[in-house]
Parts: sequence; C-alpha cells; structure tokens
Amino acid sequence: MLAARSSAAAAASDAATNGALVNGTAGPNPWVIMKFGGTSVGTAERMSQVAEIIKDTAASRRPVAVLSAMSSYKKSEGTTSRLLDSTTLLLPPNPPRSWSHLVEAIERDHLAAVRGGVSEPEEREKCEEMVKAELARLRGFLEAAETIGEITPRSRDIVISAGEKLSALIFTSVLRSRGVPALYVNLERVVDKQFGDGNGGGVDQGFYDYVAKRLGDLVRVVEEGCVPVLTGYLGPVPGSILTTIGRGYTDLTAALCAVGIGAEELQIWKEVDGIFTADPRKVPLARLLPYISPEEAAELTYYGSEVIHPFTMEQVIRASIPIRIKNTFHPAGRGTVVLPGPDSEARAAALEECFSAPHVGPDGSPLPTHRPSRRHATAVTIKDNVTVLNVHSNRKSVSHGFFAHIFRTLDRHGIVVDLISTSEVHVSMALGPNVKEANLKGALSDLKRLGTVDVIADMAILSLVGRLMRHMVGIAGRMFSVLAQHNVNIEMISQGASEINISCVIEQNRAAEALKAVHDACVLAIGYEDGLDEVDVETTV
Ligand SMILES: Nc1ncnc2c1ncn2[C@@H]1O[C@H](COP(=O)(O)OP(=O)(O)O)[C@@H](O)[C@H]1O
Ligand SMILES: N[C@@H](CC(=O)OP(=O)(O)O)C(=O)O
Repeated sequence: MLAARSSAAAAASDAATNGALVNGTAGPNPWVIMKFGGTSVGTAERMSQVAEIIKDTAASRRPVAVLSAMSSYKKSEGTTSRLLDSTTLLLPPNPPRSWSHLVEAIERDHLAAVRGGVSEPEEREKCEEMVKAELARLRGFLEAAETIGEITPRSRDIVISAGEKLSALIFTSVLRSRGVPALYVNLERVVDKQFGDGNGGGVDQGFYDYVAKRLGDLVRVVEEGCVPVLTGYLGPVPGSILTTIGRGYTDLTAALCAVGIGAEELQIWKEVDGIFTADPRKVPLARLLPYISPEEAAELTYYGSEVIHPFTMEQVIRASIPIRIKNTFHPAGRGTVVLPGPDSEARAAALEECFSAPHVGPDGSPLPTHRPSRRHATAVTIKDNVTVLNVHSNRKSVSHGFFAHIFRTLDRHGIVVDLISTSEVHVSMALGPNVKEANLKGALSDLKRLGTVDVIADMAILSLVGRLMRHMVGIAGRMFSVLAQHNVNIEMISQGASEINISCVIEQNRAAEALKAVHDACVLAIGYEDGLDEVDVETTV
C-alpha cells in the first residue's frame, strides 16, 4: 500500500436504488477502483484482456471496474463521439435519420464484442438481448428528438449515456462467462434528479461529496467475490455532464467511487505505460515518469496531455488515495504513481519505491524513466487548435473596468480562457479547442465596444511543467532560446503563479517541432550538460 487509506463512509442505506444489488458483508481485502478507458475495452479481445486483469486483481483485493464507452479504433471515432455526432445530425436542415448509419456502426461494434467476448452461450444470448434493447431505446430517443427538432444539454447527456451502459453491460457478461461473478451497476440514476437540476447549474464540493457517498453506499453492499461493473456515465449532473465535467468524465466517476468506498488505490488503465515526459506518440525520446506530483499531473492534463481528467486529481488526493496509471496491454508494468499527502517518511519511502526497481516495457526491454531534478523539468505538453483573442482598449474606461467587462462578456458567451497575458490597455487570451464559433462571434461583437479586437486561429499552447522549476534560474531562458533556434515565433507568454508551468502560444504548424525541441533541451537537458544555476533552497522530489 502506498499511502494511508481514507476513512470509509457510512454504511449503505439507500443502495436499493439499484435493485439488482446483492447484500453481503465487507471482506478483509482492500478495495481498488479500476477505470478502463474506451480504447482499453474497444473490442472483444481487449475486453477479454481486461477481464484477466480483473481476475488477477481479485486474488488479493476487491476490484470495482468503471468503464468508459468503447472506442474500437481511436477516441475521436469511438462510441461517445458517434453518439455526439448523432445529436448534431438529427437537427434541421439534415434529412430525416441522417444519424442512422452511426447507430448502425455502434450496433455492429457492440454485437461483435458480445459475440467474440462472451463465450458462454446462455450469457451471450442474454447479453445480446440487453444490448439490442438498449439500442432500441437509443433509436427511440433520437427519433423523438428529431421530431421535436431540438436537443437540450440534458438530452444530449442521455444519448451519450448509452455508450457506457453498453460497454458495462457487455463487460459484465464477459467477466461472468470467464467464471468471475460480476454485477452491472447502471449509475444513470445515482444523482437524485432534484440535485441534478438544482445547484444553479454548477457543481461544488458538496455535490462531489454527495456523489462519492452514494457510490460508496452502492458498491459496499455488493457481495465479496462479485465484481461491481459501473457505468462511467454519472446521471444528471447539474448543468449536464458534458458542459460541467466534459469529455473523459469516467475518470471522475471512478475517483468519486474510490473516495466513497475508501479505496486503497485508484487505477486508471490506458493504452500507454503511464504518464511520460511528453506524448510518446509525438516525441520519440519521451520517458516514463514513475512518479508525478498531483499539481504537475493537473497542469499536464489541463494543457493537453489528457491522461487523467483534470477534476479527478483533486477529489482523490484530498482523500489521500494514490492514483496509478497503468497500461491495459502491459499489465506487468508498474506505471506512474500520483502520491497524495504532505511529506512524511512513509511517503518518501513510497516515492523511492517508484524509482528503485527497474521499469520494463511491453517487449521486455528496459523502459527509460525520468526523475526530475533542479536541472531537468518534468514534462512538456501541447494543447492543439487554440484561438488567440487580442483586445486593445480604446481607453474609455479605467483598466479594472476594462478587465471586468471582458470577463463578464466571455462568461455570458460561455467562453473559457486557458491562458492570459495583459498590460494595462491590452489583453491577450488563448481559448481552448472547444470554443464554439457562434459563441465566439457573439463575444466578439460585444468586445468590439471596448476597443480593437482581433482573432488569430490555428495556434497551440506549449507548456513546460516541473515541480522543481521554481528553483531553477534560467529554465525560461533555455525554453525560449531553443524556440528561437528553431525559428518558432511566440505569440504570447504566461507563467503561472505556482511557478511549475511556463506556457507560450505558438503557431499550430510549428507545434510538433517545438514540442520535441523543448522536451529534449529542458526535460532531458540534451546539449545543456553544464546545467542551470540553482536557487539554494530545500526541496523534496
Ligand atoms: N504525457 C503523456 N504521457 C502519456 N500519454 C500521453 C501524454 N500526452 C498525451 N498522451 C496521449 O494520451 C493517450 C492516452 O489515452 P488513451 O489510453 O488512448 O485514452 P482512453 O483512456 O480514452 O482510452 C495516449 O494515446 C497518449 O499518446
Ligand atoms: N466515453 C466518454 C467518457 C470517458 O471517460 O472517456 P475515456 O475514458 O475514454 O477518456 C468520452 O469519450 O469522453
């Protein structure tokens, strides 16, 4: 065990909401919450691999599986993306049932998973029926929305919930047909509807505490030896799951379950060996980080390395539960650990353990790892498809009025700012890839009353992250001189108050080259063997 476990919540009282639960007593084995991403459960073969991982874990711990919707190829073409596209295609002026080919593709992939993954004939037949019934409900809902000619955020949530229901249903049968007792737990009603509709459309810690308790209560009464399989979709979240939490919400569901049940560990299973110093698909020299601090992991996820949903970290870490990121296709790998808690001897020992034994890659060869120092940053990341918005004041109001007006306008149009840099009369803001064109248009016409406004599309945010960077003199200089050597023009610069992140906005078409160059120079320090000057302060790794 890596760290102290959080205290278990009160015993189950209202678990009956999920009629199928089996009453039982808590056993001595510690709980572990295992979240599997869409690509990890994207086919029958992968589901079978995941079932083996659960089976192994069940020998010494009580696993709870939390599943995302299946992505057979990649997330952008996965079930959730198809479902979201359907909600757009059902609106005018598209011809009737323009979405039907997408539901057919979903049906094809899921039935193939049932037929290939559920070996036991009776279980397979039952599962196929349930899958078809879920798809019939989905088609009925899409038809109704098409007739009305409208889709609200809440109805969009209902549509995407089908993805997690289907994957969890099928996976439960895969487990059962392999001799592992399992229980499908549909969370679509776990949030009381009144709570979901209330709260002014927002969520606060009170909401998360409420959901964590509900999940803990549901799972705790499942008989020992039976694996609860939870839908990563989490009912009517205030304001809608997509707008309030966003894509990747399954990580948060798993985190809240870990908190509610007082799990020993939260495991996030992906198709990479853990968190790397940069996206390993883009940077050939990227190394595995055996340990990363919660703050660094949060910065990385906010700025493009979506290995864990950003909201996940805070919930688990405040409950002192460690997170481990592991590779579904290489379960023997030790992965990356995010350790909670203040510095202590136990924590220091756990941290040393992350670095002590060698890490081995899927092919058995040593996996290069990275341990940040005062000479090496931790990681670098890119957020693609960013838009820069520059507002230059016409000086008709004092500066604080100017800033207040800008943020009120952006808030009214639902626009989130990722990065900002200002002078008294000029504000530059980088907006993330999800900003909607119509919202931006509305905001622009309002902002023009304040002064000159211009928009630069096709940009990217490059962020260098490191918990020890606040003690490095010259790291920013190194980052920007490397970018200059590669002729990368910098549109905007920002350093967070935490001093663990230096970010800049560059042109999208230079992003790949810039990422590699900054990684090699500032993380691996290749070509900078002399190191940096250090500020003489006590730090812990
Ligand atoms: N710093 C990083 N470390 C590891 N993976 C990263 C990093 N930055 C981006 N990635 C990318 O994140 C992806 C991990 O998600 P994946 O397992 O595909 O998602 P899902 O959980 O949705 O199935 C990988 O494809 C990887 O290339
Ligand atoms: N299926 C949802 C939620 C999710 O958590 O996805 P993943 O675990 O594959 O990132 C999505 O695609 O956004």
